[in-house]
Amino acid sequence: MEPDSESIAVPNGSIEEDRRSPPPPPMPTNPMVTPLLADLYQFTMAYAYWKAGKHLDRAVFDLYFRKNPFGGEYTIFGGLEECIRFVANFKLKEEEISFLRSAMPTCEDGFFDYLRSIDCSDVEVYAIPEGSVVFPKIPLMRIEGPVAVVQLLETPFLCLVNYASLVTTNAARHRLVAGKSKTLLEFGLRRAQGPDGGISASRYCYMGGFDATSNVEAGRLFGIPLRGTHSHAFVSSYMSLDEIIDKALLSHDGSSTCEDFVTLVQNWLNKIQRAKSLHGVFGETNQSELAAFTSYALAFPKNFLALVDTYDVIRSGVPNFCAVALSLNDLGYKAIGIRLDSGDLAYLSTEARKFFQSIEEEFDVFDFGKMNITASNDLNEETIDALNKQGHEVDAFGIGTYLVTCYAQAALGCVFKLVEINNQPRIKLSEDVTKVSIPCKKRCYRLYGKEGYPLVDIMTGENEPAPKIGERILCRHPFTESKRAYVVPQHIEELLKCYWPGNSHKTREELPPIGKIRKRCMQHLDQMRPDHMRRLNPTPYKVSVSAKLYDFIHFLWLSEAPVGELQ
Ligand SMILES: Nc1ncnc2c1ncn2[C@@H]1O[C@H](COP(=O)(O)OP(=O)(O)OP(=O)(O)O)[C@@H](O)[C@H]1O
Ligand SMILES: O=P(O)(O)OC[C@H]1O[C@H](OP(=O)(O)OP(=O)(O)O)[C@H](O)[C@@H]1O
Ligand SMILES: O=C(O)c1cccnc1
Ligand SMILES: [Mg+2]
Repeated sequence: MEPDSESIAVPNGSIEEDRRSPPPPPMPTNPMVTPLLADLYQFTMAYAYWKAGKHLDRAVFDLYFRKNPFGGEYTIFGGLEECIRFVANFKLKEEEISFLRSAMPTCEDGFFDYLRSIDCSDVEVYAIPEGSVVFPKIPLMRIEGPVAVVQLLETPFLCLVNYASLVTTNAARHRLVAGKSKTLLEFGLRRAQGPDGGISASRYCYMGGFDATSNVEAGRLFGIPLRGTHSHAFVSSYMSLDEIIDKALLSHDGSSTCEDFVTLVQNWLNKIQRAKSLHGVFGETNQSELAAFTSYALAFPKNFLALVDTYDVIRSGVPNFCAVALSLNDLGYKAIGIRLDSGDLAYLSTEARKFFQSIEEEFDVFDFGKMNITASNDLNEETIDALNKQGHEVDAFGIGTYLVTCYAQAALGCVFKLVEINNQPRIKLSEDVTKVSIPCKKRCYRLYGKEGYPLVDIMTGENEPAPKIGERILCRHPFTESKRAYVVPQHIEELLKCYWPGNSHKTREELPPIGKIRKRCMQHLDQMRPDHMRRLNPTPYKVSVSAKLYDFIHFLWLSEAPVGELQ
């Protein structure tokens, strides 16, 4: 989407006044993200607040999750930019107000006049930078403003953050298991949960550490590198080499033309068949497959990559590929490699590598043994981990279904909870202690230890003094009395930064480009202590509160919880 500058709400002149402010955020990427992309109860609550004259009460909400996904001990925060685009452009249109009027027929007219008047110029949004490693209970975002307006942001924000963070985390987990040296390609669009699921998946998988996507629209929208191979249909659409009419191919340097590339390929296949080192590995290869590869090479001599598993990987696909790649080599081109999309990927990649190495030795073709091997077919963290354990020769993984649908866990479960109203801290109690909310407008810090690793995240009350480098601070588990530790931080990072100041004249953080967010994510993952990151039984990262906040939580808890009576 192009930025629609006319509909951007500029909070009373602050942008013009403050030269350092970054440009106004454009419209949300998906035009379906409007103030009506909300649950009805937000509008009914807004009405009830308005009817009670309470709608301008100053509220503070925290957006956070309770448990890391995929059995891990970390999460990557995604979706912030879209939330900021949403608040920056928040304004109900006349037709939206008419619809709400029809959906809420018992509400007074004055309420709809109020809805017509609202924007987010009275709202402030603080957030952890997008792409950061984050942990349960720590607010990813803190949203302050008139209670009726902030209440309207609940579902759109959750909708924008939940899947984004989940799929970014899923991508990061795939990156960690595959290792830095492998190329990761996101192939999920066809299996994604609808168009927004597909576009979001491509964007956030890139943020989480993938190298490229096959999704062309995501490439256009976000500048993500595009990559792709070809399908089985292309191979099986050919029946014989006779189908190739235009057989000429200009050499790479343009100095000569091979008039019959098909015969060159056939000659190479004969030579490979006769090669001593490959004797007995294969006999006759499938000629329709050879025709498909030859034809693809004629179309893309500089980018020749062949899907080799349509008929038989070792007896047909790989030798056919080599015949075409060697012919290209004669004309100064360098083939890219192969894709395997079925069978035992460890075994087949190892066999294919041996074949390429034999060709390199037999025909003295520099680096032929290093030919790229891409693997796909229902890959996920477990299969990549299994391949690593077995040993394999795959250079690139193409991953679709399991990645983009987040098959291992359907949702992250971020929530949006009121923590303060009119300067009064509020708490939400639950039988389940993990569901008790942490009251108060808070500050959050990440404390780093001597070895450079983050040791603990700590929440304090807004007005408490900040932790200091080299000064011992007591970090308490928010709910378990016995769990506490002293920490002497060597480095301290305040986590929540102002991304939307409304008209408060605070400095607004810039929304970084996607490449910068991706880099941040990679750096954060690198920084973590390895035992927090391992796949099996990872060590939980400590999330804590200050002693003062601990006491206050428990004071409020006791004062709000009714005392039971036994009879
Ligand atoms: N060496 C391996 N170790 C563990 N898992 C593997 C290995 N090689 C492949 N896999 C996985 O095993 C599964 C194989 O699936 P399946 O048997 O349904 O496919 P296939 O028969 O190989 O191919 P097709 O898609 O043609 O049916 C895939 O999820 C794949 O990622
Ligand atoms: O396996 P995924 O991780 O989802 O990756 C994407 C898959 O999509 C393509 O398959 P295609 O649509 O041709 O279907 P098929 O593999 O089921 O035959 C491709 O060949 C991959 O196998
Ligand atoms: O380019 C590919 O190989 C590709 C793209 C999408 C899905 N499967 C494979
Ligand atoms: Mg498949």
